[in-house]
Amino acid sequence: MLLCATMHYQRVGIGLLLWSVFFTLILAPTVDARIRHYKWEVKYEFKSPDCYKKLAITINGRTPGPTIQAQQGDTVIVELKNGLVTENVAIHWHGIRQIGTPWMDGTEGVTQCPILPGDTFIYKFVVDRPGTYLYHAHYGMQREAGLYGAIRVLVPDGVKEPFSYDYDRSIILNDWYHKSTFEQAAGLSSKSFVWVGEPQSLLIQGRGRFNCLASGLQADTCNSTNPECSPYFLTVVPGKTYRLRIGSLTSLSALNFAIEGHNLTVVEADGHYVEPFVVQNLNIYSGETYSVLVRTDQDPSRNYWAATNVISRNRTTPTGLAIFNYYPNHPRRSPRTAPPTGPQWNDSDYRLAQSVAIKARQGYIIPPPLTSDRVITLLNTQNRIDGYMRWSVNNVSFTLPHTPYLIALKKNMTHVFDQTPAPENYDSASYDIFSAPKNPEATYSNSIYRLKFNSTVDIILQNANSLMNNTSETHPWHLHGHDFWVLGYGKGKFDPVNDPKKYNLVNPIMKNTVPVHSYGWTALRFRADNPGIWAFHCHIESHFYMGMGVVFEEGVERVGELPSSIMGCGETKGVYRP
Ligand SMILES: O=C1O[C@H]([C@@H](O)CO)C(O)=C1O
Repeated sequence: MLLCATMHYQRVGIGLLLWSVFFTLILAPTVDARIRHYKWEVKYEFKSPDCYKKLAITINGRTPGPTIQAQQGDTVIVELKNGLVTENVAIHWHGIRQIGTPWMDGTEGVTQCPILPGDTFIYKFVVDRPGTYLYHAHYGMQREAGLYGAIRVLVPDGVKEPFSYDYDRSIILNDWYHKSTFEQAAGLSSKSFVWVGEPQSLLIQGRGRFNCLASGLQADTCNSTNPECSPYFLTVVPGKTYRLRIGSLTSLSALNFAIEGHNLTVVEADGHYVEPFVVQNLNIYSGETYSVLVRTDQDPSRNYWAATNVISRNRTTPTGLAIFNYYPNHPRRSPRTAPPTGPQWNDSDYRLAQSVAIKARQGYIIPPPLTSDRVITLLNTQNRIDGYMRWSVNNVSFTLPHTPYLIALKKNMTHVFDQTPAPENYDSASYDIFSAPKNPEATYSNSIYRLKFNSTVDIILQNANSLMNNTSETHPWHLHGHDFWVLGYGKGKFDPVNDPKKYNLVNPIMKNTVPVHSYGWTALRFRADNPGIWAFHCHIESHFYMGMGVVFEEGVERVGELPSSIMGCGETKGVYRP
C-alpha cells in the first residue's frame, strides 16, 4: 500500500530509485545481526481485502502480517501482544523445526496454552535452515481471519545458492470468506451441520476482488473503489530473472498459480532445493511453499496477469488476480487479455504428475534411510459421530486436550488425555476406499502415537471416498517439527507388498506439507529425532477443526525445562504459574 502511494510512474527514473531504496530499507533489512526482534500487536480491525468489509485479525494493522526476514542460524524473537480483547491466540511458525525449543511451535493444545487477551507472549526460536516458510494462527479457526504471514530465511554470507536471480520477491496466496470464523466454526460443530462452502474470493498478497455491484450490497459494506482492494501488483524490470517465493495459506482451496505468458522454473519446495523443472502453472496446496524463477522476457510494453484458480474442488470462486507489472508501464493498467484459467479443476492426473515431478536437486540430496522401523497407515475418512459431521484417521476423530500434551507428558499428567495408543492401521482388507463408508460412525479421541526416539517412521496417507458418493477430496498434510521424505504417490489402495518397491529412495524431495490426492495414497518417511510433541494434520482449516489430525511424541524425556510462559491452562493452572 505504501508502495502504491509512493509511486509516480510519470517520473520513471525517480520511481525506480524509490523502488530500490524501499526494498533496501524496508523489505530487506541488513542481515548481519544475529537476533531478529519483532514487536507485534494482534488485533481485530475492519478490513476490505476483497472490497467486502469484515473484521480481520491483523498484526500491527496489517494482513498479511509483516514478513520475517532472517539469515540461517539467526534467532527470531517475536514479542506478541494479544490485543484481541475477548479471544485467545497462538502462532505457529510453519516449516521451522524448533530443534531444542519444541515449546515454541505455537500449537495451542499441543505445545502451549493459548495466549490470553491482554497478555504478551515471547516466541524465541532459531531459524536453522534457509528457505521459504510461513507463520499463522494455530488456535481454533483463526488463521482464516487473516492472521498469517511469510518467513524468509536467507543463506549465510558467502554461501551461494544453486541458482541465480536478480531479485527476490514473496507472495502469499489465500482464499477468503465473508462469514466470521465464529459463525463458520459454530456451523461445523453443530448437529445441523452447516458447511463453510466455497470461499467468496481468492487473495494474492492479501488482495482480491469481490463483485460488489453484482452482490447488491451497500457501498459501506462492499465498495469496489476502496483502495484496500485494488489489485496487488508486482513491478518487474524487463530482461531479469526473478525468484518468486509463493506460499499458500488457504483455508480450503487447492490452487493453481500462473503468470500469463511466462514459464515458471520450480527451484525450491518447503525449504529444499528442487531439481529444476519448468511449468506453465503451479499447483500449490495449503501449507506448501515454492520458489520459482521467472524470466521477464516477454513484450515489455504491457502488463500481464498473475492468476490463481481453484483446483480439485468444483470451482465457483472467481479467479484471483494480480498484475505482473513490467516497468515502466503503469501498475494499474489491466492487461486486455484473458487471465489464465489453469487446468480443469478435476484433472487429477495433471496434479498427480506435478507432485511426482518434485525431486531433490542433484548435489543437495539428503538420502533417506533405506528401511523404516515402523509403518503407520492413516486412512482419511469423513464420518458422523452421534450425528455430528467429522473427519477421522483410522476411524478416530481427533480432539485437542485442554492441557497441552507437551506439558502433560513432561509433568507426568497422564490422566489428561487418552493413553490408548492411536491406531496403527485400518482394516484394509475389507475397507472399500472407492465407496462412501458403510458405517460412517467413528470415535473421538485425543490419543497419540509414541515414537521411539531416533527411529525411522513411514506414514502412508490413504485417501478414500467421503460421505458423498463419487467424491474423494484432496488433503494437504502438514507435519510439525520435521521435514519428511516424499517416497511416492499412487492411485487407489496402497499395496504394502509391491508399492514400497517403487519408492523413490534416490532423490526424494523433503517437505513439511504434502497432498494426498483423491482416491490415492502418499508415502512419507521421517526420522523421529526432534524431541517434542508434534502435530500432523490436514491443513484445511475446517478439516483439522473437524478432527483430521494426529499427534506424535518422540524423546519427550530429552526435552529441556519448559518455560512457564506456555502454561496457565487446564491442569497446569496455578501449579506452574510463577
Ligand atoms: O468437510 C466437508 O464437508 C463438505 C461436504 O462433504 C458436506 O457438506 C465438504 O465439501 C467438506 O470438505
